[in-house]
Amino acid sequence: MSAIHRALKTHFGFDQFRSQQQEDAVNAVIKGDRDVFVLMPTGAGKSLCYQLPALVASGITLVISPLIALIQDQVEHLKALNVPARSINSKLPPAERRQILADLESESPRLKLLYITPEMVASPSFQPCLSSLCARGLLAYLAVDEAHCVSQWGHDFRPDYLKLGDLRSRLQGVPCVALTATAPKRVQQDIERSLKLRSPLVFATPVFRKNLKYDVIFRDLLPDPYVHLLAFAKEALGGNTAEKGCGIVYCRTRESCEEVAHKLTKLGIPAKPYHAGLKVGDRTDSQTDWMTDKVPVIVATISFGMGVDKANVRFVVHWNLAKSLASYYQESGRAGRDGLPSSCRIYYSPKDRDQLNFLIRKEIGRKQEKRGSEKEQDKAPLMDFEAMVAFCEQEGCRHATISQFFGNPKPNCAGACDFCRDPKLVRAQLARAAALSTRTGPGQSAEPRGPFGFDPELYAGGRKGYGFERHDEEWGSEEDDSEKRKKVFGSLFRKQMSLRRASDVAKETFVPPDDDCMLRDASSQRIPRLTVKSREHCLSLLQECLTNHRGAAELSHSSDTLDEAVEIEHEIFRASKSANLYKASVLKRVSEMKKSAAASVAEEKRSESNEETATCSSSSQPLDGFTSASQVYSLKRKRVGAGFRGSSSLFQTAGDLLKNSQKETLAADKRPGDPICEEEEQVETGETLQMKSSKTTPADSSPIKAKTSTATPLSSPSKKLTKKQQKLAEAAKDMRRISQYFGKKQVDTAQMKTGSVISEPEEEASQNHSSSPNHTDLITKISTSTDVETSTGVLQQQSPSAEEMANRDGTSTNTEITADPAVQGEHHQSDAQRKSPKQSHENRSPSPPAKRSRVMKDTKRVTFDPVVQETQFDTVVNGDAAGTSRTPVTLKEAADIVVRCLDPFYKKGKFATKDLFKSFARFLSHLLTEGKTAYRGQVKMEAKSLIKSFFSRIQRCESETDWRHLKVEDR
Ligand SMILES: Nc1ncnc2c1ncn2[C@@H]1O[C@H](COP(=O)(O)OP(=O)(O)OP(=O)(O)O)[C@@H](O)[C@H]1O
Ligand SMILES: [Zn+2]
Repeated sequence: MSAIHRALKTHFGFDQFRSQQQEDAVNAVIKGDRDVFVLMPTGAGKSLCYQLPALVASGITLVISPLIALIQDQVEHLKALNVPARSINSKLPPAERRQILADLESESPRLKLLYITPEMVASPSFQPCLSSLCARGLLAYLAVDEAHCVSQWGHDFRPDYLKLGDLRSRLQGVPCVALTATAPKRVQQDIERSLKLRSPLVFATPVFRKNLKYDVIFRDLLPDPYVHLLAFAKEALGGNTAEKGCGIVYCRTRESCEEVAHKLTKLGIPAKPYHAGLKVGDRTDSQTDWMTDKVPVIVATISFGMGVDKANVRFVVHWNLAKSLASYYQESGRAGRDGLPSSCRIYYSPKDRDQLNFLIRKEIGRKQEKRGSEKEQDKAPLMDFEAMVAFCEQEGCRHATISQFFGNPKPNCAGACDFCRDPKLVRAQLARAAALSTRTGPGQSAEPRGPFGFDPELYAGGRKGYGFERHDEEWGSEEDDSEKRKKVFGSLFRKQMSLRRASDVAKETFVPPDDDCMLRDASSQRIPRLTVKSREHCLSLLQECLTNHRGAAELSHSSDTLDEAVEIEHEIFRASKSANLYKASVLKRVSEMKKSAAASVAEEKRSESNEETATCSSSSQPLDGFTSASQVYSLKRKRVGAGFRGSSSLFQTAGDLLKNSQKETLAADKRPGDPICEEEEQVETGETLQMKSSKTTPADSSPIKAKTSTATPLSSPSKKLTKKQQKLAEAAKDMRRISQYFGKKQVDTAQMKTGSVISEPEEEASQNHSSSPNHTDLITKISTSTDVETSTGVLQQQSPSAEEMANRDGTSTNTEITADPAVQGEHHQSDAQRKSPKQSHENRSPSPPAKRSRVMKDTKRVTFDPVVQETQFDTVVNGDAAGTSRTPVTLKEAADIVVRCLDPFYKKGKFATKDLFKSFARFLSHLLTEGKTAYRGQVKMEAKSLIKSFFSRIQRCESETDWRHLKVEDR
């Protein structure tokens, strides 16, 4: 037995080296004439490559490691082996620190390994010690662990690692050992350069593993991806082998973990979910059951697998795309550790691709913004992600792609990937996918909602999972959990207490952002009672606005608009002091965008629409000859908020309104109609948003300008006061609704109204404008389904569909669609605050004025009345209200009815996927309206009976073929 083997046994208890690379690396380091670069995957035994030489050499080995936690782990491990290893770090008790320094300063220090962070090694306080060790020739090696941190191309770049180049220069004659897990070629080169490694000897584990079979399946092409997954899992697990196998399915979100696990179990393969949302006990159970082969499949977020070294993993599936090829290699590499044939599959979807692309770019932008400059290396995550995408979309050997990415030579795949096995099949799949994407249009795949949270830290790391944690997956220890529970309990307790005190809105427990949250500062709880969900709603509203107003030509880049929306949302978030202010500002921004778009469209169409304008706005006064889009497309009530002092904002509490009203009463006498004074006063303070009065200037037809528009003089204070008082009561009521709405997140479908009832303005319009957010837009948005849309007007084109709203909401139910906080909020707050004549319509809900209703012909003309809305859901879904059953409906309106009818079924889990729910809604809408004049009542009845008939035959809708035979006669 050689001396090195003896040392291996003596110090570490190992009989042999783990691999040839490990042994070779140890020998090279001991030889000491060259720098050494160790590239081995996590768990391959890299640490031994410097620890063993440190023990056989005389002197001290300085080990640079990026995290104190990692250092402590290593030191504890070595101490347990009786290896003289210590660390100097900021967490060290002073006595221990003095003891270590004293040893280092002694003539022959006992210490063999000194672990230190790059920050500490560069700190002035450590310099005398370092210089002394150096001068006395007591430094045996410089080991740089997690060396990829030195690379600005790596995900874990640490600026302090760059200083190691200088350190290296100072330690002339001290051999350097750099260690990292498998790194892309680009990163390897960066490490060598930055650490000034002198033609290092590289010891790298080849990335090619011939026992792993790689393939990629385009998920969107599958009739039922779950069935497909099941077949794959069954085949991979074999069943008749003596050795029991198991598998991992990686998903990005907790929801998909749950869903996939549920599906697989239901279809016949027991599977358990594993994610940060589970209670600690359940999570441990999942892991234990899987580790002990009680449950063959674990469906997990990427946190799972760190430290899990199970030999018989027969397959690793990525239900969602990994964020980089390096990550994918790492995660898929958990298959087949026993060397037996195993499979790695990606269920690829361009939706994933676009979502990730967006998130990565967003993250890059964020970094650059923070730094205030751009760097070439900022693009690294994007490049790594592109490598991942290329892996999926390429026509070529998957193994070769991986090897090339890591700078390895092309391996002999020998049919261990789908392309090498059957290139024709891969090409055919790509062709089908291309055809599908052409059919569905580029905008489809750019759906911004997606189950992923960007994690800039993702990179191959150490045992501690350094670089692997995701912001919401860092569940930590049991204690952390109990802390969390305490917090939750505390919050519940406070909630209950506030309920008892009859406080109007109970404080919500903050629900942290999901993986897919695209908001900036998503976890911030700075604004009380503002939920992540509400913010997401607002974000989607903003993005829809941007997207719609940009026109179809730019739809393919919806991530751009999303990007912009994210910025706008964040800007509003930062500037807002309360939830209401926030929502108000969002809505205001939405209205501004809509107005400017509508105004420009209206401008263009003005000549064409003169006729219609004359009819529709008979009682409206054109604004200096300008006819706004909202005037063209709907009839409006006049003077919402007329007489209220100006506010750019859309939300105001009843209390605020009362206060303002009182102030206003006083002020009105003093300075009636002093626009400048009013302008000053309308500056928002705290929770209070003051009303902005109607304007008569042409400028008003341009987007609302928050604090700059000129308020209208109060022409008749006494009369206004009376009206105001009435409206205050309404506002109070509506604010309650808003609060309830936001409190409950999803509520009250009955609040919304769609239809063709149009109320003509009753009040005399003293001002005319079209600048406020218009309800036609909003209602149309709610009742419109893009997929079934036959657009009849500008405003409809500008509106996102019900389905889109559902998609973005991530819940896909119409209840949620109609309960879009932003939309809802917009309605309610406009009760009190809008100045649009059309919107003033709402304000009179407590004592609805006599209305003349009429049915408009082609153009979808809808309006909003809270009183009517109270009964709307019943009217639309549950029963027919007089006068509406014979209302002809457009396809969009039919879709709205269908979605409402279907919604309860979706909620009960009667649809396997949201897409199915949507497809079925689409199918029914067409079925019920095509080739005939469809009436509201009839559509509703037919929809209900068709749905009933449908679900009387099947328990749950699993695929599109389920409704193949469904016809109108089926009901
Ligand atoms: N020759 C060997 N024989 C048996 N076990 C070994 C051998 N060398 C290392 N190990 C063990 O393998 C495990 C992983 O080793 P080590 O921590 O060095 O991995 P690593 O490659 O540094 O991983 P990481 O990337 O997490 O830092 C440790 O438990 C270590 O004790
Ligand atoms: Zn191949």
